[in-house]
Amino acid sequence: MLRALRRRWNAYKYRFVPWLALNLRRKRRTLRYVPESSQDKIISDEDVFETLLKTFKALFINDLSRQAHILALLPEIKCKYLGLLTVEQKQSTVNSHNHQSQRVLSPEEVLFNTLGFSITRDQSSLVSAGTGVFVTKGFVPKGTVVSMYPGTVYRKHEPIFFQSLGNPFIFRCIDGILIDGNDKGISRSVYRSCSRRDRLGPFQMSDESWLTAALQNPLAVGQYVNNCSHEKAANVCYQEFDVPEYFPVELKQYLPNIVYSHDIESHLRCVVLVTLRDIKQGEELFSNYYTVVN
Ligand SMILES: C[S@@+](CC[C@H](N)C(=O)[O-])C[C@H]1O[C@@H](n2cnc3c(N)ncnc32)[C@H](O)[C@@H]1O
Repeated sequence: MLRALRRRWNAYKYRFVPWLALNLRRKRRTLRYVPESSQDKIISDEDVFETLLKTFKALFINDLSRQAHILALLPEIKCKYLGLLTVEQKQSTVNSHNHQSQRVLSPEEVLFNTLGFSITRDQSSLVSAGTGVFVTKGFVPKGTVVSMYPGTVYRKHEPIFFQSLGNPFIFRCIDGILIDGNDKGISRSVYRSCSRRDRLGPFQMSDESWLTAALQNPLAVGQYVNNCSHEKAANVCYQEFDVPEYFPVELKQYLPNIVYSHDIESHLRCVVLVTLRDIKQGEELFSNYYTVVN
């Protein structure tokens, strides 16, 4: 009974305001101080854009057989991607009218071939911290986009009360935008309904697969990254990224975020996790849940 209560408290205390206030000064080492919100970015938006583009293009090419409806509708997209195929891939695509003979890799293999690492969720190395995220293969150099924080994006004043009850997966951006990365309960239903609402014919504007065990975008596990502690320093940090208008429409199906409402016209907010140092195979990712912007 006592042990169960202690476990619940350890999981909850990070949301208890008096506990936070008392520990802010004591926990200096586990706080991230940023002089100004404009100085919060570890890498440039262009670098984030390039990494996402490279990864999503590789996922799209690997998945051409499932993209037939898009390719049939927009021949210019077909030309663009056929030009990017390797000779071997082209041959197997040409040999087969419906692309069935193309060798399809798992999204994790595509990530490894494209960025040189793969990541996955597993039991955390911290006692009673539940699930965490690990680099399972390869090596991640400092300053690399290693993961994305999936979820529904709420602008200030949008209704999130019921979704937020007992929900440890709500990420707060510096400007007050909230991202609900919970893959269960009401949060899950809200994401699915917004994602289906925004579908444009054959074009999916966001990825729903992070709600399942079979991820289409293997980066979309950032909501499971645990908080750093005195024993485990942060090795990644969050960075906000607004998806530009010119983001290729055929690649939006891999974006793991969707806006809750279209009342205000704005760019889609995504949050990526960027490595603060080189990370080796087998290491768990730790972020800093508490960033103080002066
Ligand atoms: C966003 S979730 C992270 C995923 C979580 N580990 C899970 O399995 O669902 C945040 C929750 O993870 C747990 N957590 C995160 N960092 C922790 C840490 N350093 N020590 C203990 N629990 C932690 C807390 O329960 C926290 O409310």
